[in-house]
Amino acid sequence: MKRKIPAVLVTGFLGAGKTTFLNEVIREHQHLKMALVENEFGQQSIDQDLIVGMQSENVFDLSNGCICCSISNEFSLTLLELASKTGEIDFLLVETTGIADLANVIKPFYEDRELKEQYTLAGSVCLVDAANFDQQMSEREQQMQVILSDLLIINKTELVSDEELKAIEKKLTAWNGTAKIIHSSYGKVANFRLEAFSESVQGKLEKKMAEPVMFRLVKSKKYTTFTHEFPGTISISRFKYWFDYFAAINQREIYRIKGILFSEDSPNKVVVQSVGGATSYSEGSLIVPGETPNNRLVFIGKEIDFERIGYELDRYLTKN
Ligand SMILES: Nc1nc2c(ncn2[C@@H]2O[C@H](COP(=O)(O)OP(=O)(O)OP(=O)(O)O)[C@@H](O)[C@H]2O)c(=O)[nH]1
Repeated sequence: MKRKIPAVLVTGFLGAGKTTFLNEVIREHQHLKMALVENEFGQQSIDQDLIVGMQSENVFDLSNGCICCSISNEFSLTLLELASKTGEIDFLLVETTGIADLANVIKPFYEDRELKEQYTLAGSVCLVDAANFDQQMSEREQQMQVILSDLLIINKTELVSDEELKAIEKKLTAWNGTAKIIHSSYGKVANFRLEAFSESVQGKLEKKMAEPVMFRLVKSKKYTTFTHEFPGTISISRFKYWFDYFAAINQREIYRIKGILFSEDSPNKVVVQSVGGATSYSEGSLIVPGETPNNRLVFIGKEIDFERIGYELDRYLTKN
């Protein structure tokens, strides 16, 4: 069977250091055959000229629209064409615009049948500008990029004090409690390995999900985070029957769902994710003998009807 090409989405605040980070990644991964899709909406793309150390035929500049909306078809077609050149790439990097709706960039990887056959979404990275944090975090696009990403890189750390850095990290954790958070200056991240990206962010997610829930319901002015737990092993097909439909019809209110499930039929936990109503299931770590099965789902959204979630889950998962 053909190996799927792992894809990493690189997003982040305007000027936060996405291109600088990508250059570092490319320099540190010369042993991999990589392709890069650049999306510079509404401007003459200059980022392509700023990318160094990569063969130009593997850099794709989609600058006549936004890959999250107006040229999403062109984006998918470019990826499919790339994948058809068997053996030419080991890894795909996608740099989105600072104002991209990340949900719409993630969704094709979960939903598009052809894309799913060729690619596996390893995860999303969000570059956060430490020097302009509060100002940029007031923008909805940035908030969503933080909520939807798996790895948050606080860049430009040399421009802020340790106290400011701690405060930024605390605020980011409040926005996205399951993402991995690391620091960098000029995009340099120690020991960042693309090959281990998926395992590393998934490991972090599982670890965070296993921690005791301090607050089941956290409400801020704009968003609500709600954690639902239920014990025992479950039928994943039965769960999917409920969850895929639930996520799709509630996509306006619920932006992100992440969960760890204990399946009746698998020795591994199941990691479930939903973004903008599209869902994905992947294999998690092995269930340790003696581990108590405790399924957990974290919902992030606007107006979450948490009583209904508990009620529906009970109803769908009850076998009798
Ligand atoms: N002081 C400081 N400047 C940085 C750092 N990282 C990047 N820069 C500078 O910030 C500017 C923007 O960096 P880019 O890498 O182009 O940022 P970007 O996110 O790709 O920018 P857009 O694509 O325009 O949104 C450049 O002048 C970089 O040299 C950092 O860690 N510290």
